[in-house]
Amino acid sequence: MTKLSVNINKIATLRNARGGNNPDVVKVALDCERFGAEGITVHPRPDERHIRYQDVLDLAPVLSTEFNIEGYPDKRYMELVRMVKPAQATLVPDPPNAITSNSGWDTITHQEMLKDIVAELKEIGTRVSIFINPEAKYFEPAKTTGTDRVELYTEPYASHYHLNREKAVKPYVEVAQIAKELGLGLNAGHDLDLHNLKFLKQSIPFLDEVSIGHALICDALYYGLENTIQMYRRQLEG
Ligand SMILES: CC(=O)[C@@H](O)[C@H](O)COP(=O)(O)O
Ligand SMILES: NCC(=O)COP(=O)(O)O
Repeated sequence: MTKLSVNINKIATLRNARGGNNPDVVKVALDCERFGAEGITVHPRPDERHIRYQDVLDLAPVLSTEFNIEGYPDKRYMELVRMVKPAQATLVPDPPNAITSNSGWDTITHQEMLKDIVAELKEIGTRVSIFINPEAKYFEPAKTTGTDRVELYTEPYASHYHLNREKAVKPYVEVAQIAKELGLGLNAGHDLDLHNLKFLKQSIPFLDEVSIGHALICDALYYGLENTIQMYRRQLEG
């Protein structure tokens, strides 16, 4: 079974546009759970342009599904994760001013640093996932960091899907097999949507989790949040 974790960054973007508390990020997260989300993902960024560090503290005690906190493991991120002890921490190599995530880790160059961070996170009982590009050379070094899972960066799959979906998914199928053989759990995310999700799931049936935000929240404008979450869940069936 592949779990759907709903990324609520864009709800916070909308809330922040007016400075008040509409929409209420905590209420939306709880509604996502009620509507079928199997996890809630947030990616607080240093400028707090969407999810704020305080949102993470507010969400943690009330969520009943898996809480996944993404981010670059700087001092503030590590302090937050230590405080919250989420189900999962997803380490992403974004520089502070990144518009959005645009690459996975170079697990060869950053192996020692990641090893230390992973050990620290596992000590507090948090499952760790490392955001990674679909390139075989990064998987064995990822395994040696001690991470539980990797998250495949799916933007290249999503952007090539409409041109040739078999070609777009091929590198992902290959590295998914490597991850499986190494005993790494497998997540995927970035730019997944109602067009490309089903084929990814069919091609890699043993995916543990997908985290989806931007497209899902956009779809919710047309279909409603409850309906949209159910539509995404259906893409992951079978
Ligand atoms: C790691 C990843 O691919 C997603 O976190 C993406 O981080 C969403 O972040 P933004 O909502 O800031 O674009
Ligand atoms: N880890 C990916 C994520 O949380 C959401 O990415 P996107 O669907 O907003 O591109």
